[in-house]
Amino acid sequence: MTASLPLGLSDVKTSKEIIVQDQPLKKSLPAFTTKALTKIYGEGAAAVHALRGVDLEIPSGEMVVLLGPSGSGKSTLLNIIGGLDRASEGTVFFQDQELSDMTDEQLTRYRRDHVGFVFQFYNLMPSLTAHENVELVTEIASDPMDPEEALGLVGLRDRADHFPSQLSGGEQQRVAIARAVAKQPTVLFCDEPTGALDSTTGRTVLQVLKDINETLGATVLIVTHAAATADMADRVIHFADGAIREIVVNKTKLGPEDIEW
Ligand SMILES: Nc1ncnc2c1ncn2[C@@H]1O[C@H](COP(=O)(O)OP(=O)(O)OP(=O)(O)O)[C@@H](O)[C@H]1O
Repeated sequence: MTASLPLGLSDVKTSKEIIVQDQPLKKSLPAFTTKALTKIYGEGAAAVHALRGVDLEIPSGEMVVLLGPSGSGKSTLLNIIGGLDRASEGTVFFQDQELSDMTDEQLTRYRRDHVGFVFQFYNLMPSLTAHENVELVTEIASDPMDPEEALGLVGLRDRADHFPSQLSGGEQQRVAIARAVAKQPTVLFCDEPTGALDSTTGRTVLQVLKDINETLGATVLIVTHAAATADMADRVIHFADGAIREIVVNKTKLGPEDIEW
């Protein structure tokens, strides 16, 4: 199934009005649809073909894991569908909104209103408490949850007044997840979210991501080298050399506590 007819964003005033008010989100549409998505860094002999015509559909509400060797294009894909970068060729739709057609301003609104990012190294502000780190986002989001509630979702309500240096790596990553979900994103992108964590702490973080997927209904896309994470996904996309090698839909999913790390 492909997305229905794309809405021409050039016809409208602001993408925020369209996405948030005029057009309610359409859960029945795929979260993302890409066609012949291509990314080439550099030119001539130095050109790097990071994505080589990727056709992909990611259903709304799924937990999706993206696996592949280093340099295969996973982060490039994440950055393009997350609105942080642009494709060289091809199209990408978020539901029925064509990201590849948006102005920079519209892409910024798309990120602000719909996208949460979680990275390997947390990116917390060291001089702000956990609560204040989350508040940085809730102050500018259109429909945020209370920072306390977001910290509660990741099990850190009682650590709200602690600074990052007073928290373990896993706790800092949970604050980063609270910050990402506090805006109630439609999609949550996680680039190596457990990359800096031991297996026990990594499982706790994966459990939090699973909870977010199930309780908030956010589509969660995880890029990882931890292949075992695939067992808890609805869908596993195997990437190689800038292209999709295989997509596996899991009939049954394991809980984070049951995956072999
Ligand atoms: N800004 C850039 N300029 C030039 N080449 C780039 C740039 N960003 C990525 N690349 C190249 O594009 C290819 C895909 O990179 P990408 O980071 O998407 O891979 P990846 O699968 O996420 O790798 P890893 O698992 O190591 O993070 C690689 O060959 C990389 O060197």
